[in-house]
Amino acid sequence: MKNKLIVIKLGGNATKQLTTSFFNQLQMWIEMGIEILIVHGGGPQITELSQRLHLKADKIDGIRVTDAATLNITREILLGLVQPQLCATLVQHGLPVIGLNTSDNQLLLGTYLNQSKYGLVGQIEQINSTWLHHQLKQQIGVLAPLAMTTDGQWLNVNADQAAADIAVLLGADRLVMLTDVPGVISNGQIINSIDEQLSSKLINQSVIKSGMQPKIKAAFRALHQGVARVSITNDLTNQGTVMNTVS
Ligand SMILES: Nc1ncnc2c1ncn2[C@@H]1O[C@H](COP(=O)(O)OP(=O)(O)O)[C@@H](O)[C@H]1O
Ligand SMILES: CC(=O)N[C@@H](CCC(=O)OP(=O)(O)O)C(=O)O
Repeated sequence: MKNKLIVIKLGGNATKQLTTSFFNQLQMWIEMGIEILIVHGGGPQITELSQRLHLKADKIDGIRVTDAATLNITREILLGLVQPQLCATLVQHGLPVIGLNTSDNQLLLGTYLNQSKYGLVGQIEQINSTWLHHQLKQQIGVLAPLAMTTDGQWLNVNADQAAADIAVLLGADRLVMLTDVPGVISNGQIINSIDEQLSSKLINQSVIKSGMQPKIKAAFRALHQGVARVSITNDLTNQGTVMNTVS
């Protein structure tokens, strides 16, 4: 029988504020034989280094416009800073972990999202799921949102979109978007359950804005493509906002 799989998207801000309940919940899932894949971000850290180096840090609809210099910084921050820090923290909490990226056994195959608009930005098309599932049987996977084209060009991928597409391609049972807010907020309250109609209304009213927009779009894409449970939260033990097909 196939093991249950949970994909967790961990935003760059969320990686800086991990709590005891996060590590305890991971431990519990491991003991239950659940496979766990963490797709991590690092957006704020990439922006910070770009600005320090006086490089442009432009985003269109939450997607970073990426030229060759920005791609190098993105790769350095994700694979040289955020991922090793996150892996080390998980290990310190007694969790088995492996850091992963697109160059491991053709793990993630990507194509350009829209080269004239975003530059070296991709979307995930294919995943080496046999090899990855094998890794996840023994340890938590910590995967960076980068992809590679068939001819070896690295591409920067928005981590929300990467997590959603990877969850679909792996047939995950659940996707948790872990961020720095406890859910989607409207009128100062967390919305427990949201459908696409309400989400569009709140986007039009600018209640849902900035980084929450691409996140919620990616969340609904995963739901529509077969991930049974998709949620946005800041705590693995709190459901936050759950995506629903009907209200
Ligand atoms: N309606 C909303 N409810 C909650 N957060 C919102 C909303 N609209 C915009 N946001 C913003 O979205 C942010 C989360 O998106 P983002 O910064 O991209 O997170 P991450 O780095 O985790 O991907 C929140 O910190 C908040 O500022
Ligand atoms: C193409 C694109 O937008 N890539 C993102 C990848 C990191 C990311 O998405 O990190 P957060 O989840 O912390 O925002 C970026 O360069 O910021």
